[in-house]
Amino acid sequence: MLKLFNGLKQYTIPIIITFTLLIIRSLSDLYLPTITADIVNIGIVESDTQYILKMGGFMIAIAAFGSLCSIIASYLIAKTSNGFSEKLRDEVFTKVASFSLHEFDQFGTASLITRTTNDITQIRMIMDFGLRMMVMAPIMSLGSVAMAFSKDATLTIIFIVIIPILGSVVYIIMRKGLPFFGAMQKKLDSLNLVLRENLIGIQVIRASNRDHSEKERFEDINKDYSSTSIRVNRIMGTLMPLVTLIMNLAIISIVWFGGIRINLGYMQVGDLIAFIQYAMLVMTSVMAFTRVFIILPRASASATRINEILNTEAKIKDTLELEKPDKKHGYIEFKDVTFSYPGAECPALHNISFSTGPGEITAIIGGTGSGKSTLVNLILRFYDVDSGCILVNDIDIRNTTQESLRKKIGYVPQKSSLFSGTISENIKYGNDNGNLDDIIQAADTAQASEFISLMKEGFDSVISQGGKNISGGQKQRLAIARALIRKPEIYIFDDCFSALDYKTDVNLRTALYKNTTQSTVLVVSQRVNSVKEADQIIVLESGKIVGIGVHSELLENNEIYQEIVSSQLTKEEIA
Ligand SMILES: Nc1ncnc2c1ncn2[C@@H]1O[C@H](COP(=O)(O)OP(=O)(O)OP(=O)(O)O)[C@@H](O)[C@H]1O
Repeated sequence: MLKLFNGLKQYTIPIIITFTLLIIRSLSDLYLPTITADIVNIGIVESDTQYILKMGGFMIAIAAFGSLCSIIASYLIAKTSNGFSEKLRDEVFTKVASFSLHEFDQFGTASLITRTTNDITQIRMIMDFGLRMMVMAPIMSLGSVAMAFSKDATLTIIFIVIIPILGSVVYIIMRKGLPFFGAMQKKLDSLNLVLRENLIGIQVIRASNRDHSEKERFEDINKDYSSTSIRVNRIMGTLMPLVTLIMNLAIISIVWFGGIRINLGYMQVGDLIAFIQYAMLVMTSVMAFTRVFIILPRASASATRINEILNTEAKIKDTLELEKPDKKHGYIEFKDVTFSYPGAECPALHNISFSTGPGEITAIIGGTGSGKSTLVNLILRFYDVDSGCILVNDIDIRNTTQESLRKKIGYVPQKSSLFSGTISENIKYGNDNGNLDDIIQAADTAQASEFISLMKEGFDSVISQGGKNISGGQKQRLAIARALIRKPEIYIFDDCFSALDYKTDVNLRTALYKNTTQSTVLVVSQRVNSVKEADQIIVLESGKIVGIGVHSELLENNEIYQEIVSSQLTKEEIA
């Protein structure tokens, strides 16, 4: 946790001012019981009203000044803790944004969300309370003992007995509770995961009548989380009553022995009142300190989880070498590429070799799970290859920056995602410099203009979160328009025509290929009709290339392609 707080350096001045204010506040609180003692010993015992009024006014002034310091300190603490957590959220977000898909797979989306939100809130909470207590609790407890000592040294023996007992109780309880806090945050991750899956997959859940079982799944995890939370609270809950009991016993002893000492003439009544007030201050400081110890383990578990993100280096990083300008444009070459997902038993792609260039359409076809998406994702360097290499324009993609590599590519993923905003904003997402003409042209080619014109606001129609207010096919067409507006060297269409009807599919591909004659096009598809006219068709099976050629060649000599074709086309279509 201390490592995390290194980032507090920029708040050194507000922290120093806060600490100074809190020291003043603590000293003023420590002084008040002594004034009370003087009022009783001198003012009341000697019936000196003038003295009582004078000291009473002094007391009010000191208390008011102490409170003012406390208010300013609270403001500075809130500013520091909120500023620090905002900075931390930014750092975590920036780090997560730099992650490759490896790290996303490693942490999981739900955990990344909890770490960026709830874990950082735990840190803010410990700062809000901890900064104050770090200064006040030691000064108040040690100062109170010292002041009590000045009032009656013999009676202070009670503190010497009580404080080690208190310390041991806190230590034992903390040791028992500590391990549960890390577990609680992990369970919160699982809770978020189920919640997220339920919200995203609500249609599937409803359609499959799984509401009941999903509810049970959520309840199980929720119960697990709350039972751990109850367990921790049960352990921690014993802390306060025990501390209060011990401190009340201490006060009874003070009153008991103090009374005896007054009778014997060793102590004045005012001093005993002050002594009791100091004992109360010790008690409240110790209780506040124990509250810090209650929040601390959870914050410490959260700090570990945040540090895990901050200390993780993205597996895919840009090389520091200066980039050489491309001599060629739109050339892609796979040289004996093998790739496995982390933890997978066998490679998703084996020894893949092929090349393509501008003006060429390369189609990738194969059964589900044969590695089609993996192959095209490797071109975008979402993952790095295990062996072999991928060259774009004759340069190994590991020797170029991810930004410049992706600038050359217009990519439409299998699952199109749109962002909340207007249709034109969503298309322009592909190219900020695109003007209205570019947007219209991209939409035309993507066969999106017709449905956009039917919308009330046209290109200014608002798309709701995740594109919920448009159909799957319309979403795919907007995603295609978003790639087209980039006018890149390379297009990658990952099975993104699947939600289109036959006519739109044909129209779209015709318009698309007309507009991309200068570019390199890679089309992933499961439909033979979508790949028939490609310049080369790569047939994938279990991550291996089992055939490369044009439709007619493969139809003649490739058994797997023949199987795919005969499962989809009629005899007339094949001929
Ligand atoms: N993030 C991942 N982590 C681990 N394994 C993965 C991951 N993504 C895909 N795989 C595995 O890699 C293999 C190839 O998957 P890929 O998505 O490339 O297939 P595909 O041919 O595109 O399938 P589909 O047509 O169904 O989209 C599959 O066995 C899949 O389970």
